[in-house]
This record gives sequence, C-alpha cells and structure tokens, in this order.
Amino acid sequence: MSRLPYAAGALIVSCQARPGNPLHGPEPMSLMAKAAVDGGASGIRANGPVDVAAIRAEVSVPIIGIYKVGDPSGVFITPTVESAADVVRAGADVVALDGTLRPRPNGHTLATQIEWIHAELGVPVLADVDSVESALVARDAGADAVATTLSGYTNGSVPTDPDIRLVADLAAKLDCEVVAEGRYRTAADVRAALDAGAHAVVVGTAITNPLAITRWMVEAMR
Ligand SMILES: CC(=O)N[C@H](C=O)[C@@H](O)[C@H](O)[C@H](O)COP(=O)(O)O
Repeated sequence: MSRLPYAAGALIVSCQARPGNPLHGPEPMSLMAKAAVDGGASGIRANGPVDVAAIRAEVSVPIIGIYKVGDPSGVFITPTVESAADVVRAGADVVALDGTLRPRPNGHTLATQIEWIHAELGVPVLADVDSVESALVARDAGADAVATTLSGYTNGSVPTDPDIRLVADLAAKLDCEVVAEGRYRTAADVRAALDAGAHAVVVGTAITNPLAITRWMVEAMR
C-alpha cells in the first residue's frame, strides 16, 4: 500500500535556500516551486513554516515539510514534534524528519515522535536515513517510508555522488517506499535511482540552487 501521496516514478523538487543565499525567503522559493511544478514535478520538499505556507499558496502538489532547527552537525531536520506541527499547520502533507541513530535533542525517541505525528497531525512520516541499519530502525519505529537524504552527511567528508547502492539495498530489505535523495545531479542519476528501486526521487541543489550550480561550473573552468 502506498503511504506517500506520490505515484511511483515521481520527481519531487526540494526548494530550499539557506540564509546567505540571495534566493533565501518565501517569495523566491514559491516561484521555484511553481517553476518545478510547471516543469512536471509531482511534489515539493520545503523547509520551515514560512516557506511551506508560501509554496502551499502557489502550487497544489503534495508538499514534504521539514523544519531545520539547531546545529547542522547533529539532528536538525524536524528534530521535535513542535517543529513537525509547525510545518503541517503551514500546509505540508508529509513530514520528513531525521531518522538516523544519533541522539535526539529533547530526549524523545524516534518512535514517540512518529507516534505523536500520526496521532496529532494525521500525516505520513518520511524518515531521512543514512544507512540500512537506521532505515530498519526507523521503519520499526513507525516511519511510513524512508529517504536516503542523510547518507554521506553523518560521518566524515561528503561524497560527490548519490548513494544509489543504498537505494538498492533499502528497496531489497524494506517493506515500504524508498525515496532517493541527496546529490542527484543529472537525468541519468534520477533514472538510475528508479532502476535501483526508488519509488520517487528528490532533487534539490541541481534544480533550485543557482548559487551552487554556478560554483560547480566556475570550479570546472579553473
Ligand atoms: C543533508 C541535508 O541537510 N539535506 C537537506 C534536506 O532537506 C537539503 O539541504 C538537501 O538540499 C536535500 O536533501 C536535497 O538534496 P540535494 O540538494 O543534494 O539534491
């Protein structure tokens, strides 16, 4: 049974810009979301209630809401039930949250956080994991689906390529939908993720971050 509001093969575009990026803010992100949907995206992933609300007003596709709070070196993607409630009240249809094995900021367990979101907010939970082990634990804790979002971000330096092997391993081992996310840069990358068993693919930087894309080009021209 599909727990996510996306048909198989969906492209979900992540529209996020951190402070310091000239596109930071609800207006640029809602325009990015509209462009993505006009281009055929089936969903949007967005950060924080302000951006989620602005995007909700602009597009009708299901939104995966996250709320980055705290220190990026630890659990910071929707770390608390309050942060989940904020993005759902702003219009998110799915909550994505940190599903790694790292300690959570307020002492809650992943299972109690997911249980509360299901009971109080009534939306599916997508666990952003970094390994097969964390994905299995997240699924046991009640996650409706898992995403490879945090692979490569929890120990040491960040790789260049997407973790397609993790997508294949999760698709083979889990009884839920697997979302491929993290460092998907090209059409060949997203095709490979679907071929490896992904239900959907999330692409962020390569579509919605011209600052980063420009840097890639400039670097290659040195
Ligand atoms: C690790 C982390 O914090 N990932 C975040 C999760 O929401 C975003 O910063 C990413 O842009 C998103 O996952 C999409 O990935 P990419 O931008 O590589 O296509």
